[in-house]
Amino acid sequence: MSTAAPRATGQDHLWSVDEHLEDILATVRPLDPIELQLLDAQGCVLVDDITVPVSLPPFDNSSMDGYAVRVADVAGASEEYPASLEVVGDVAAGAAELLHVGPGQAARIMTGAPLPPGAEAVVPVEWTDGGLGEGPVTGMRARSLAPEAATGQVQVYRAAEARAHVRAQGSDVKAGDRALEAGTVLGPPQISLLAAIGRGTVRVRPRPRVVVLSTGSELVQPDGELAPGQIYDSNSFALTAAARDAGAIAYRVGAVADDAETLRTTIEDQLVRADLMVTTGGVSVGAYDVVKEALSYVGDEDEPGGGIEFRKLAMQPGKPQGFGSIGPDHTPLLALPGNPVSSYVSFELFVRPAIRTLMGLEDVHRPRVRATLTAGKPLSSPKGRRQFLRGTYADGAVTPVGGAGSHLVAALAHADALIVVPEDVTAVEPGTEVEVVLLG
Ligand SMILES: Nc1nc2c(c(=O)[nH]1)N[C@H]1C(S)=C(S)[C@@H](COP(=O)(O)OP(=O)(O)OC[C@H]3O[C@@H](n4cnc5c(N)ncnc54)[C@H](O)[C@@H]3O)O[C@H]1N2
Ligand code: MOO
Repeated sequence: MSTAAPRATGQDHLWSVDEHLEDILATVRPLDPIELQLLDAQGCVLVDDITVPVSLPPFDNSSMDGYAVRVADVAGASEEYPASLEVVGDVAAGAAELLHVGPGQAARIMTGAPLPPGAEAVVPVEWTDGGLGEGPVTGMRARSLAPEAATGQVQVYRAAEARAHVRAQGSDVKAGDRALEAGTVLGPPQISLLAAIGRGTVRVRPRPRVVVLSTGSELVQPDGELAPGQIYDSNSFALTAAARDAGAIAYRVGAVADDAETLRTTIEDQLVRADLMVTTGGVSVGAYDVVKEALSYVGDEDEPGGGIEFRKLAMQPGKPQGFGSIGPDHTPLLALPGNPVSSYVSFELFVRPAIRTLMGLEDVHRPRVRATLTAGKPLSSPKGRRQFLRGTYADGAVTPVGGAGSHLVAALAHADALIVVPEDVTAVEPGTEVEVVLLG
């Protein structure tokens, strides 16, 4: 085996950001659909069109607490000349056996209760004396306190048109209508509709399971003691949080030491619960950058189509990257650089779209806007690299936060946008319009 340092080869070709992203998106495929309980399907993409099995509302019902009446009985009613009706009983929401409302009669009815046969309209209780004989009331007395109010006489002070305060059967959706289309992302309102039409489970593309693994012998778990030369592992936390934010079920695997064999067995162990793996660190050109070394031997070496390719991108931060698939199931793996800002920016640009593609979402990218650069001095950017500077965006203007250094986590924590400086631009004057990625 040669012990000479690596020499420059054709592999030193710089990939553009777009080429790398295209390669990832061309490889990653939406996950197979599964049937999930409604709440487990939140945020997921519906696979089938959903047809309404039963109309909503399923029956004519009252939209107010009041009295179900016949229109002719209350015609011309006023406070001076009220209509006096006999109350035949209560119709509460959920009532199965309905009273019949005949001429000169009324049924006391609650919001959501079925309109009883014979009745044509509902008058709100505020238009009546509530059966108390003392003028208009503001509400009903509780049944437990005044059971007698379910019978006796009620004075109605206003007329009502046919169907007044009645929600018609099927006025929301009708049986046979399409409730939701395949491709819909299930948010709370969509879950509400599915529950309302009686669907307890739905077929969706599941949230991808993403395993995030950081590497580096210098890394210590937060809360631990730092020995000389050590730092806290922030990347695995940042990327796990970012994966969750993108819609994944994310598992964080704490820092693995710079040892190829340990790393390889850890990755192999994690494969069973991963639809996508993300590593950070160990992808540059140092003697302890073990990710490259380890990843060429993960899983079944004889499986065709596997393997991770390590590349240099025309990008800053985020120059060294790895991408490919590993193990018997060809699980996609993105190997991100270790510098904290590099790994986060790489996640936003490459991992987030991959997660969203696995979910079957149409819209996989962060929104981009044009904004006017507000800065005290011009921005400088390396020639031939697309730079992603951190900034804050508001009202069409973007302001840089911190410098270009890929170790500046404090500045990143105060940013909500990335300022994009194209490859052919080396200086950007304040007042110039720039492209901005909104981090949300
Ligand atoms: N001679 C060269 N050196 C470097 C090059 C190069 O082209 N030639 N590229 C630089 C660039 S750009 C980057 S980015 C980094 C990428 O390095 P690695 O991916 O190998 O990452 P490490 O060496 O493991 O770590 C880099 C840096 O980040 C810190 N780090 C790593 N992991 C974490 C973590 N989980 N939490 C917090 N901080 C972490 C680590 O301590 C290092 O300071 O390479 C440059 N070098
Ligand atoms: O590419 Mo490194 O990610 O510039 O710091």
